Order: sequence, then structure tokens, then C-alpha cells
Amino acid sequence: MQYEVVLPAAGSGKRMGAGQNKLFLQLNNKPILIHTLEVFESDDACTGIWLAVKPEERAYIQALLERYRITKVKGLPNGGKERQHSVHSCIKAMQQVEIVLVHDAARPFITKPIIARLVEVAQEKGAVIAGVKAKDTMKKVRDGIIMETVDRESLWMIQTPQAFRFDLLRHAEDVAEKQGFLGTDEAMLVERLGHQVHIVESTYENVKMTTAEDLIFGEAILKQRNN
Ligand SMILES: Nc1ccn([C@@H]2O[C@H](COP(=O)(O)OP(=O)(O)OP(=O)(O)O)[C@@H](O)[C@H]2O)c(=O)n1
Ligand SMILES: C[C@](O)(CO)[C@H](O)COP(=O)(O)O
Repeated sequence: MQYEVVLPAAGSGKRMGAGQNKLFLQLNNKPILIHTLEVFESDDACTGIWLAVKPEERAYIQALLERYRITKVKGLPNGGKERQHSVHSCIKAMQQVEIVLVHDAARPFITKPIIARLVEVAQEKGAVIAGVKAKDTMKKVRDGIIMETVDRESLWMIQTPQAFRFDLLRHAEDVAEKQGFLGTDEAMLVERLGHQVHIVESTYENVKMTTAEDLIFGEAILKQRNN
């Protein structure tokens, strides 16, 4: 089953504190953005990539695409103030497809078997996201005091890719925009329409490069994969 993917890449990387878009930082001598793009470039089922970018970074990103021979990018629309705006900008620029994936450009270690499973479930059920089970004991804390220990069995840490029938995500994004609702992932926008969202178990390796220590994990993952 074929799909197109939206990669929001227009963030600032404030928590990384690198003074530049963190996606340009290198892991094993290659930009994080390129590691992510190469997964989709080499996936035969992926028929198009949409990258949300900052206007002032577009030329640099286009040069990277050429240098690393990334050929599937169909458009680089302007990103927005928040991640959701960046994703919406791509969705609005796209032609109708059956299945669309949204994947953080900052998660370079996603694997093709997980992508394939998400696409399969999205086709069958309409909406599905990747996640991993919470590993630690989970507690609700307020003002430095434990309020309650939460049953870990029902808690998952949510990742991307998040896969949808295109019409459903487009509708959910349009409604959220009209109502001024801002979510931290695409599933929230679909959930609030009353549509069931399914989950596929992913891996802890599919970490988002968010803070400086994530780069150390990233280098370690690459080293292990290259051995
Ligand atoms: N306005 C935004 C904000 C984020 N993103 C993208 O969404 C993904 C996940 O966001 P996050 O990790 O929060 O990235 P940043 O916004 O760059 O980081 P920070 O929140 O630390 O500033 C990243 O690939 C980022 O480039 C985006 O396209 N547009
Ligand atoms: C979509 C996401 O990756 C799910 O964990 C996440 O919400 C992205 O942005 P955040 O700013 O790190 O929450």
C-alpha cells in the first residue's frame, strides 16, 4: 500500500539549545534531517515527501536534498508558528492521496516495518499512531507533591509516525484551525472528532532528538546499527 509523508521540519530546536534548527546537527557526519529523509526515500511504498520548512531555511534545505540525492520531495511549504500549523500547511498543499503519514523530522530512527504496519492499520481503521509503553512508575505531581500513582498499564508514550486516511486528517486539521484548537499531535485532532485512533507498538529507538543528551543516544543507536 502506497502513502505520502508529511515531515514537519520548521522548528527552532529551543530545547536542544544549539542556536540553529536542530535538524541541521549531524549524527555520524550526516544531518539529522537527512537520516530521516533517507528512511522514506528508500521505502518503495512512499510515493511523496512533503517538508514544512522555514522560508529562510528553504534554500539551504534544497541544497541538502540535492547533495544527498533525495528525490521524492514534492513540496516544501512554509511552516507555521506551531508544529500543528506546519503540518496543516503541508496537508493543504497536497493533492488527495489515500494514506498520509505525519512524522517528526526530528525522529531519524523510525524503521520500515513499523511504517508498513501503520500504513496497513490506517487503511483498515482510518487512524493509527506509533507509541511505546511507559517504562517507569508514573505519578501525578502538583507543586512538588505526589498527588497519585497512575496505573502504568494504560499509559503509552506517543511518537510519530501517525497515519491516517487523508480525508480524515484533512478534516480534523481544518476543524481544529476553525475552532482555534492546538494539539501536540495529529491524533488529538482526530480524537476530538470522536473517531477512534489505534496504536501500533513502536520501539524506544524511535526517539525524538529534543535535548542535547538525545544526540548521544542517537550516535549510540547508529553505532550499534552499523556494527
Ligand atoms: N513550528 C514548528 C515546530 C516544530 N516543527 C517540527 O516538528 C517536529 C517536532 O517538534 P519539536 O521536537 O518540538 O521541535 P522544535 O520545535 O524544533 O524544538 P523545540 O520545541 O525544543 O523548540 C520537529 O521536526 C520540528 O522541526 C515544525 O515543523 N514547526
Ligand atoms: C508528536 C510528538 O512527537 C508526540 O510525542 C510530539 O508531541 C512532538 O512535539 P513536542 O513539542 O515534543 O511535544
